Amino acid sequence: MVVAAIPGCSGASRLTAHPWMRAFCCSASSSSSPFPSHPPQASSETSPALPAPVPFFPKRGSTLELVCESLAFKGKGVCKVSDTGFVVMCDSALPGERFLGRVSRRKGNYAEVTKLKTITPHLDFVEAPCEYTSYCGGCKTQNLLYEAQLKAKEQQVRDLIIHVGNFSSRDCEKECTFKTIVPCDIQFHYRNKMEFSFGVQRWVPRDAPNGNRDLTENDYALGLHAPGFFDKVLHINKCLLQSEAANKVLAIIQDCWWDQNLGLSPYNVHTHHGFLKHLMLRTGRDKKTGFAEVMVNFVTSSYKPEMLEPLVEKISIISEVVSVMNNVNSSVGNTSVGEQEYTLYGKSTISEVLRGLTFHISANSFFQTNTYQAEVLYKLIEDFADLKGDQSEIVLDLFCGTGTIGLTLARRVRHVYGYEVVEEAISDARRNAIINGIHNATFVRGDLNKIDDNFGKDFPRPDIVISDPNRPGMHSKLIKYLLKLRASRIIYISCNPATCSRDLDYLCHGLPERNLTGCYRLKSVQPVDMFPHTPHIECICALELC
Ligand SMILES: C[S@@+](CC[C@H](N)C(=O)[O-])C[C@H]1O[C@@H](n2cnc3c(N)ncnc32)[C@H](O)[C@@H]1O
Repeated sequence: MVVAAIPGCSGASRLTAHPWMRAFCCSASSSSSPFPSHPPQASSETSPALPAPVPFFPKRGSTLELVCESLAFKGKGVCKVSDTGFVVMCDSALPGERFLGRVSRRKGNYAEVTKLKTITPHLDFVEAPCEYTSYCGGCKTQNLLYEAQLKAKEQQVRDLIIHVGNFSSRDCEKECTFKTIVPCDIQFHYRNKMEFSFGVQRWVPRDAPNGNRDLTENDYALGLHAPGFFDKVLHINKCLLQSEAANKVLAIIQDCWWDQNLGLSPYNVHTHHGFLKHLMLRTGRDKKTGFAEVMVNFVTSSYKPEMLEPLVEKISIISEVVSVMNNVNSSVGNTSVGEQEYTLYGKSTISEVLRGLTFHISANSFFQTNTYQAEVLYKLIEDFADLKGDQSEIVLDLFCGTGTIGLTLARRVRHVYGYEVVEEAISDARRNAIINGIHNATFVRGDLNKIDDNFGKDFPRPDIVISDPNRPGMHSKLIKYLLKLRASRIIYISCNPATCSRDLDYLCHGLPERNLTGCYRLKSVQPVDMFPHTPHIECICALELC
């Protein structure tokens, strides 16, 4: 469960204080556990008047008629078996939908079902414009009206803050604490980075229109991984989440890469033979012209630039393509970060403009994937930081990536200190500071999961801490450091409201069994939709020293 993700800190006892969550906590040991939006069954602790739940567990393989009640964290539909209240979770079931589902897996005190057939569609049904939406795991909620998607996400954050963060629902009802989710005005073509994989055989879902066709040897695939499978690739010709320019590049590559005359072979994840592993497309913007700039990054198992030449020739004709990179990853792992990186055409970075600053982005550095909404997010972060603006304050930017947040604040503060584990991101951050004429920012490479008592001795005491960890959230060592530091404000930005809620709990309420005393008050929680049609939720939380 969520708590297991924080090494050295056990909050399980606190989680299980919520009886309805016990079912989910006791068996689940990874952060992939679902998190229902509503208590699955009544308990004597919360509702003494209700009868005890009927012991029930559906058999694996049995078919149930179900109605989806809500969307859980990570986008799974939560349903209850009638008469028993037993909870089942179903991928791609949406609130209000009545459907037949087959029990596929038992997971602790709940079960997972696979949807067989919709009997009546869900509330707020809309036609999905993408032809792959039923099979590709990326956009799980394209069929749901955007306003309903927002409502579900807002509810999930609220539930996590209450049940994992242990904040009272009264706190969350106060407008000043829990703010309405900020929608994303652009709901398609918003992603500036997509990573596709090459595969030796196309994955064709059984219920797809051509699902029963015979596969031939030449059924090479380039597309997205089938949900839950590292070795199955859904062949796609375009993705409605990426830019039009990136779709142009994808179409050209799809047209020819499989041609036997080129001699290119997809990498086989089982035999570890083959050349082409991934295709990463990144879209930025030229500051002067405002035109799109596309970086094409081929991830291959070895360095053979002559093999890629015909593809490079074809794509470099597209005016938006300004960079073609080759990351060579000879390991058996599936990652797109290479041990070596080569520039095959044009420059090695693309640029993007955010809050009036120019950022150079290399193939492997982190950059917010929705530039349009990052503009909104960063403006909100600045508002929440509530800077004096007189250049007197010190900002500590934890998990700074390429330095974007710190640099957008730098002009109004005395100094920004950024910490980040990826060396390339730190180089990018330093270069970004120079490009933008910012001289009061220092970026340091360091693993924030491994800090010791010396952390904090190299920079003055910060007034404001910005923390933007990736999905696992903050390590207990970092939380301990923050509780000792007692900066007046912490702005916690998170792409995982579950781990974020856990960390907020520690920062505000402490953890007595570990001798941690909380010293912050949760001032506001602001969910922001950065990724329409997907289950991902971003949150900005403002904490104030008590
Ligand atoms: C969600 S990103 C935030 C990046 C940046 N704040 C931004 O808005 O672009 C999280 C960053 O944390 C970095 N990171 C992950 N684990 C880390 C660790 N243990 N120590 C330091 N940085 C880490 C990642 O490399 C990534 O750049």
